[in-house]
Amino acid sequence: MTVTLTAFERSPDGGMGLARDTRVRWALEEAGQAYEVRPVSFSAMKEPAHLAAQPFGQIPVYQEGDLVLFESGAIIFHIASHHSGLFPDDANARARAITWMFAALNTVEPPILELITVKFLEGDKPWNKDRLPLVFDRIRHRLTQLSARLGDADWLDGAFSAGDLLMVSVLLRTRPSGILNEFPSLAAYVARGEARPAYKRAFAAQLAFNTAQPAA
Ligand SMILES: N[C@@H](CCC(=O)N[C@@H](CSCc1ccc([N+](=O)[O-])cc1)C(=O)NCC(=O)O)C(=O)O
Repeated sequence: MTVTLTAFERSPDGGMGLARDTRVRWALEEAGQAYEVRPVSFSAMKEPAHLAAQPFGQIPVYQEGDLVLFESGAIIFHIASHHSGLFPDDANARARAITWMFAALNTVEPPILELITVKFLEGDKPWNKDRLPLVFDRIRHRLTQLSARLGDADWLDGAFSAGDLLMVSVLLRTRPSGILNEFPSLAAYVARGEARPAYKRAFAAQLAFNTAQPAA
């Protein structure tokens, strides 16, 4: 059955892969699943037709027959649950891979999103310059803990899993800030993710999609 992924008609990052459709594309590529992409404009994202699929007016949306899902983490969990390549066969290892999915989204990503907020939504606030170092320190704290846990392993828990896919995707959001350079083992971990053929296909597809869109 055809999978359709709804993504930005034109990602604000110009196709640098930071929008959350990239992580879903990556999961579909790791699972060997073909998909189509439906572009949505910023205005259409706030219209009833889109809100019926994504109540928060965002992307991505995943559609497969009469199944409509939102939340990139839930979409990736669905893909991983129905296809091989993203979850280990062993039940306990699979549960640990799911734990790392939640850790990526619930523990590591929130301080990183705070940095996005500080930089892009609070830049004009008088207290912004006082808040920025606090946000950086909270990110450093989590990255220090993550780096200690990863050690010299290739992936977080044995073979590559959906937990690594989400963790690498979350860490990629820090790249513009440069903070990842303070954590060489995490930078190498992210580079291993980017070196995966499935990631390369996903990145190339979203870049081609974004550059093919007609100019605004
Ligand atoms: N929890 C949801 C969050 C979805 C979400 O944040 N979607 C963003 C795009 S991915 C976040 C994002 C946006 C832009 C860049 N960029 O660099 O240009 C990177 C990431 C969105 O639709 N934003 C539009 C809106 O809220 O009106 C999920 O994981 O699916």
